[in-house]
Amino acid sequence: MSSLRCPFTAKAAMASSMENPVSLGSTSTSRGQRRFSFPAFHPTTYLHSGANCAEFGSLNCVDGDPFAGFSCYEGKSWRNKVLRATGKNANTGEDADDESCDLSKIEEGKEILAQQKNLIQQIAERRKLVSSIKKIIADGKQYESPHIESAAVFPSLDLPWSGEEHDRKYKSGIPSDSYTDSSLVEALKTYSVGVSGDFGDEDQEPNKTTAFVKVSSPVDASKELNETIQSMIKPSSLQTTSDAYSAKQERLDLTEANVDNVNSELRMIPEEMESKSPPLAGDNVMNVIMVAAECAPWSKTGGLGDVAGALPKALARRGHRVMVVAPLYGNYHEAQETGARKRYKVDGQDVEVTYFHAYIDGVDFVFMESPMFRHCQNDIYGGARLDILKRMILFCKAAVEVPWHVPCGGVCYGDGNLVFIANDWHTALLPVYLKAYYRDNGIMKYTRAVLVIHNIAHQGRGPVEDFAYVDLPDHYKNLFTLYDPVGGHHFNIFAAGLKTADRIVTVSHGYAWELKTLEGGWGLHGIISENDRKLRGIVNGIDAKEWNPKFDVHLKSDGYTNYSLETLQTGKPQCKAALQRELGLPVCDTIPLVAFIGRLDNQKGVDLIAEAIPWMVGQDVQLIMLGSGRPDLEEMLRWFESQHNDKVRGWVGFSVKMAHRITAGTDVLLMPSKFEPCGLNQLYAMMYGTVPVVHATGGLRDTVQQFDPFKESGLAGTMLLNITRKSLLQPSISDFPRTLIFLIAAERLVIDVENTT
Ligand SMILES: Nc1ncnc2c1ncn2[C@@H]1O[C@H](COP(=O)(O)OP(=O)(O)O[C@H]2O[C@H](CO)[C@@H](O)[C@H](O)[C@H]2O)[C@@H](O)[C@H]1O
Repeated sequence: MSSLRCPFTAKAAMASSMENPVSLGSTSTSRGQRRFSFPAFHPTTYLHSGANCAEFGSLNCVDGDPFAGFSCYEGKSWRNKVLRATGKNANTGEDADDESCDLSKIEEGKEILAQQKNLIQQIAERRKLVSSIKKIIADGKQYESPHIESAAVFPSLDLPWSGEEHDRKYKSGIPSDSYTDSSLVEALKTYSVGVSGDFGDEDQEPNKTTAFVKVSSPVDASKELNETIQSMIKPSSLQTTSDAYSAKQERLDLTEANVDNVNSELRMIPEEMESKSPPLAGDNVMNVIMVAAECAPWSKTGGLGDVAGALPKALARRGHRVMVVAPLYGNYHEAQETGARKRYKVDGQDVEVTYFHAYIDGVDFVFMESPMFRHCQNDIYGGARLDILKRMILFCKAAVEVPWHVPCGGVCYGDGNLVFIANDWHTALLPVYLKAYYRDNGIMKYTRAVLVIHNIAHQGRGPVEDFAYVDLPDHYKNLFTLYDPVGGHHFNIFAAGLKTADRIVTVSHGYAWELKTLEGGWGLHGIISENDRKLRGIVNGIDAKEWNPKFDVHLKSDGYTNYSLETLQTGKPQCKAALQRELGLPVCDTIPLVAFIGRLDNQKGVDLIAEAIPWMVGQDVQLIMLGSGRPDLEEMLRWFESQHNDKVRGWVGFSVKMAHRITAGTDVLLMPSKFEPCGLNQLYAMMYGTVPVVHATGGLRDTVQQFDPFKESGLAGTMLLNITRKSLLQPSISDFPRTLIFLIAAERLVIDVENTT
């Protein structure tokens, strides 16, 4: 008992603890460590009851002290308190004088005794939990990486036990007792948003405000959804395990309506998040491991980084145990070394990885350090093709084993109710390794892998000979081999991932459709169509805390200001003026300010903007472009700025701060993307009351409601291209200025209306 740290004085603790029972169910501490979920109980009384806290060392998250941060007493003080309260002499334990034993003390004593009884029961339950976790840890230590055991191509063949034995050892593990595939779908749906639902405030005249998105209240819909799913997956007690499993798989076929009813929790503003907690996963709690090559705020080149940083937090809020695995490219001060180290074969060489861990907002962030990832911070997809391939091979081989080797909050995830979420081609090898090394050998039989397509244009292509690097048996070669007119016979990692993944998710309904077309599938349309039954479009959500003009940390200085729907009329013009001033443009509220933010490549339609610039600079308009990528497009930005210094700013580089400030300060955000799986900038724009002008393609069409000047409905502008699906992907350049004229006219109207009221 004396080894326990007692951060509170006895007096303070007495004052607070008697009145405020502390919930040990808290999942985070001041040190950001995970705690296990226990029912609320009185910690001080608990200690008095004689339980040995050291026993919780195995649950321990912080320096051997599982309860660090909770007030606790020396047992003696509590003994005295209880004795006094029950009318005993604190020193002798004998009956105290009658006069010191008044009625209220007796009552108090009874209460404490009742609490003690209750606690003894809780302790017994917890002891059971502790010993089962201890067992898992002990078992986990026996497990050695198959990759190190043998240099053989098929490491899992060397695994120390059969699948059945493995199941026996681990399936009972963490923390739920039956795998439910359906809960994965439910888990994924947690993240999706009903962006196309509510736009704007009903009380607001549509032409009077810009596109300030009314945050929808998804709780009812998602509660309903949760109930529907739970009823679908509830296994019958009469079924055998395998029967139940296949029955669950059948029940997985959720209706489109259910998927559309997805929870838009991520779009809730923080107050709403607090007042309306999201529907919990309930019985369908899962261990979810998101594996991504980038994760904001530590590493980000685009939307994947944003999603990998935001989606897991939303899943964790639903009650899932969630981990993100990403490479460690630089020094991340939040992350602590775990002590776990493993070696994996890559191109015949042993490569060591060490693991770092941070627990933030309910999510375990695990960073994988290796010489292969070091110093890539500013160019994470850079280098020679083979170097990138080897990095991703290492990443995926190691990521599959993270649930065994990396303790998070003291306990590894194990494979109970486990689902991996792999993202894009970089991690498309993960479902392949999961199958080839493990599931084919009866291990991790119930672990599932979802592959998310954020952008099909990048596929991990190479010559057929690249197959030799991935360390897979010959019969896996076919999965990777693809023929198309562009690549001929080639090696394609995305193709193999799509074929082996249990589910394929893409980031909008529109893109799910486009992926199956010749123009949208980039050579993989055939494979995607063949796997249509596994495919689901779920619209991206955003981190509504990070991207919220009310709380945006980048709007707190340099003349910017935070604003909300209520203060939009003053806040947004102030941000616009600050932006104009910061970039050295004439400060004028009535000049429409138009902006572009994004990667400078073919996808984003920057060339369409370039075509329009000569016309635009003839108008009373200002243009800001922030981007990095293709050197010729970067040069183009600089050139336009130099030619039209009073109207155009071309910021070449990657600046999160500027992205936030531009989103807040600009009137119009251009997204003339030739294709766009979802797009996040238009969602951010709508949060900030900025009109998105988008090409009606993929996720842009799904999320942006067209402004109709006749009905005065809709809050944004999609490009008015009256074209077929095919030409949607190759928009006519000449249509673009017309759209812009329309939008600028609409914007002027907005400004004029505001000025006259
Ligand atoms: N120079 C710069 N400086 C600062 N920030 C910059 C920047 N350039 C881009 N960004 C930021 O990067 C993100 C870009 O996200 P997008 O979704 O628009 O595009 P991306 O094509 O990268 O993502 C892919 O994945 C996402 C996620 O699924 C899909 O939405 C999308 O359609 C798909 O192409 C935004 O947060 C944006 O602000």
